[in-house]
Amino acid sequence: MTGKRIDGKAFAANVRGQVAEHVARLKAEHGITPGLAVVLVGEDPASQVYVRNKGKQTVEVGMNSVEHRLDASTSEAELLALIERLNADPAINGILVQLPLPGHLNSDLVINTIDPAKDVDGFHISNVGLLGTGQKSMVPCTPLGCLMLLRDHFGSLSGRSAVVLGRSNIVGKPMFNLLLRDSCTVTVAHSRTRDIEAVCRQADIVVAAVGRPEMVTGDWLKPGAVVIDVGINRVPAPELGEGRHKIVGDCEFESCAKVAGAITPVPGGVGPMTIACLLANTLTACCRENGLPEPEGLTA
Ligand SMILES: Nc1nc(=O)c2c([nH]1)NC[C@@H]1CN(c3ccc(C(=O)N[C@@H](CCC(=O)O)C(=O)O)cc3)C=[N+]21
Repeated sequence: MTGKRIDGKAFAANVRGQVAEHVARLKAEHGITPGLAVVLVGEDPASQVYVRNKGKQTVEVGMNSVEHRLDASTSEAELLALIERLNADPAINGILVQLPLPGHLNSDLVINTIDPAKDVDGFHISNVGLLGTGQKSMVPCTPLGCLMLLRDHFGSLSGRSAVVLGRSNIVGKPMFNLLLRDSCTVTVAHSRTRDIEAVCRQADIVVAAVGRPEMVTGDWLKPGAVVIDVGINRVPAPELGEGRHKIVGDCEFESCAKVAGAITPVPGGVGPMTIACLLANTLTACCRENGLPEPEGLTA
């Protein structure tokens, strides 16, 4: 069973190590230090934890980290003005606006104001279009992390059948495009899919990104299927004590691990890969900006 566990935490540490080596070389040979700006609007406690982790890991790989924490009542005009300033700042290679934004802000407008070359989340409409047409773009961090884990596991993904559970702009749709580009036969299933279990059971690769705690159980899987669990769900855990919570994925780990060929745990699977890929994307953006070769193995 242990051999089936895909160790995203260790894989992410390795990716960060590679990023750090490239950053050191950029510094030594070109006097360049990549810079990442993270913008957080409001006080969502979970978002604050993520932003703190991102900042810490950015500094650990030798890049500059800039955090902008804005009040929840910040106006759209103020936020757009900040983004324009970051777009124009040559020390900043990557801009991430933490989502979700407070309701009075138009996230599409905000995201599309980011310079596409600095859009390390890959959410700008121009990057979405480039990815969808197979052109060079910034690729969303979570799907990129999933792709790296799958390529590492399989070598070539060509000809394999993949089911993506979930059709979000952040994971499902870009994941579909990446798997298709690697020549998988891809099905996107979602809340309205009929007999979703049977659809899932066809797949050599299952990427679960629906946000429903432990929805996928072992009987949904073809024996030997490789499962990438993108879900991060906080659920009550009375077994840990009154009022306690724990984090679970979209897959029920125990039953899935019995049937799967390999599976990512939650936590310690896709989550750490997301941050590692954010750093990889910032490095890639910096290399492109400076006309230098892109870091091999760290892009899609
Ligand atoms: N513009 C934008 N880009 C994002 O990439 C983005 C965002 N907004 N908003 C919030 C989500 C969430 N997110 C996570 C990143 C890492 C972990 C992570 O490292 N999780 C660990 C720890 C989980 C825990 O214990 O809390 C794990 O899965 O092992 C989780 C969640 C990025 N997000």
